[in-house]
Amino acid sequence: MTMAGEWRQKYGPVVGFFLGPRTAVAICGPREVLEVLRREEFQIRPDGDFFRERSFGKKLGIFFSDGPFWVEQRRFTLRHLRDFGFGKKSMEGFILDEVEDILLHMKDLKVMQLLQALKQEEKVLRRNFCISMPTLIENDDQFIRSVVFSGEATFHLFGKVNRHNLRILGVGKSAYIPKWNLIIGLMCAVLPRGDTLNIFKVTGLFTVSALNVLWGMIAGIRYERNDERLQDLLKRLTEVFRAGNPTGPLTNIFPILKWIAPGLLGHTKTMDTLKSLQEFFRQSIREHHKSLDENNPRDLTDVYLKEMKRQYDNPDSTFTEEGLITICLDMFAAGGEATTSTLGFCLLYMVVYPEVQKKVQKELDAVVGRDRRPTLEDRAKLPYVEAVLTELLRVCSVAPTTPPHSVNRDTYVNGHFIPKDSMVLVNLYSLFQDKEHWGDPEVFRPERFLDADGKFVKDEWMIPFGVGKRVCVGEVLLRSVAFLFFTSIVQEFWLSVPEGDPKPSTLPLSGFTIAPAPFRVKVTKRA
Ligand code: HEM
Repeated sequence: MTMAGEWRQKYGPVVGFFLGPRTAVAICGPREVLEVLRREEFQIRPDGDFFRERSFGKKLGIFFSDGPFWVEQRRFTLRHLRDFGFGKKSMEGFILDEVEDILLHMKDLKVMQLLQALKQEEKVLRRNFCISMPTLIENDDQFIRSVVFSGEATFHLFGKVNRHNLRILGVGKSAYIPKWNLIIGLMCAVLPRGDTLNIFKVTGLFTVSALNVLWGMIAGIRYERNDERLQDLLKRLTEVFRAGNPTGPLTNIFPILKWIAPGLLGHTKTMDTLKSLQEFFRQSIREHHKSLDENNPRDLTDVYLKEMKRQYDNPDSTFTEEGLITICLDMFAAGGEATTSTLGFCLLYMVVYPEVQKKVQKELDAVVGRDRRPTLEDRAKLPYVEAVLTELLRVCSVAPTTPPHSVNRDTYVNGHFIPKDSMVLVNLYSLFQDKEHWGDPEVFRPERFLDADGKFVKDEWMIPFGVGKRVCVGEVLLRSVAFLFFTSIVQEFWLSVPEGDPKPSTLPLSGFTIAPAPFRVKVTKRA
């Protein structure tokens, strides 16, 4: 049982306590959660040292700002993201491009590694011998990639390999023969076409895909999967998420701690990561400045810069470069981590519950077939898929509590006094795990969202993205991304536990959001 669950049992649905000098209230009863999220006085965020420190000492961005500033920034961001495809049909195109990329990646992970090794080899050779290097041959028909080269000349080797006997052969190393000043080598990678396409660890697999969909609209950028700078930033951001908790770091409550024990509390590490991210966004904004054509804005960054210019003489303008950087930070952090965890959970549960995977495939085969990819239009005709995704959001509960809310006046909830400016922690998990409501909340059972005719039924307690004015900005995006990635992957592959591995645990990793613990999955081409 979670801490909030225990508190609820012991103290009731509204629990007051102190976080250092600050009054805090945990809302851990389902009805109270639904009420608080809709009440006007709870639509603000608490102030806190860390919440400001992450945005240049001010309350900027969307996540931790409030009042008229928040209303204007949230509205502007959503309106203009929509202009660039967010929530529209064209967003599906962005997502499907990423789906294709991930499907290729899932098949080819070993080859990707080989290609990287080849590139590395190429770099060394170029540096040492200044030679022109062979280009890699990618012949998907024959599923063979091989290159033979010698000095300046390059010979390409092709070979036909029996479809059923394809195996990864490895990378042949090159050799330098000083006597003839010649380099010879054979580099060869053959893709397997038999049963097992791949076995890999699912950690951060989807992060770049998730970001690419969003970043196309925000900054017109598509990142390469192996972009080293991005990978480093994401790794550090994940560490920040895993080490965090919904109230923010301890320094939020006791700012003095950041001077006394900054390293120990992870404050320095967190701030370093945030500063690197801010610098990353600043650079992208500078690039936009240089090429901005106000008549043809390309993305959210362009329209924001245009608005900054338009309001240049307005002393009350809420549009600043620091504000834009913080919006980028909010979207990057929320979009990347929550999406990648959700997709990771999708794979994990399919591996652990093969009978559910089979039913999903059966429905997909009947409605979509195997000759085309699923599209968002198919969604309404796939009630079992919808039930599985909804059940996944319930049991996995990526955001078990909302980011902290606050309250702008003294008020009462369920007869309990809540003083102005309290930190209000809203426990969504209490809705998803209520025994009375669900009967067997601990069981993964998609059928609970189907009626007797097999039709999908909505449940008003399923609010994984919150409700009310502060409802998640990314809900539509996440639902579309989860549907298209999940259905395309399960349509094409059979996912299972690799031989010899134990069944992976569904116990998640905690943090600011919840994530699946790393696990391995075997990807097999469906029969
Ligand atoms: C499974 C994925 C996700 C879940 C479960 C989730 C959940 C939530 C929840 C519970 C909130 C807080 C609501 C409140 O304070 O009452 C929230 C806020 C927010 N989410 Fe998400 N989210 C997800 C994905 C995303 C994505 C992909 C984006 C980026 C587009 C995003 C952007 C935001 C932003 C900017 C806010 C702050 C809204 C505000 O305070 O006005 N989220 N999300």
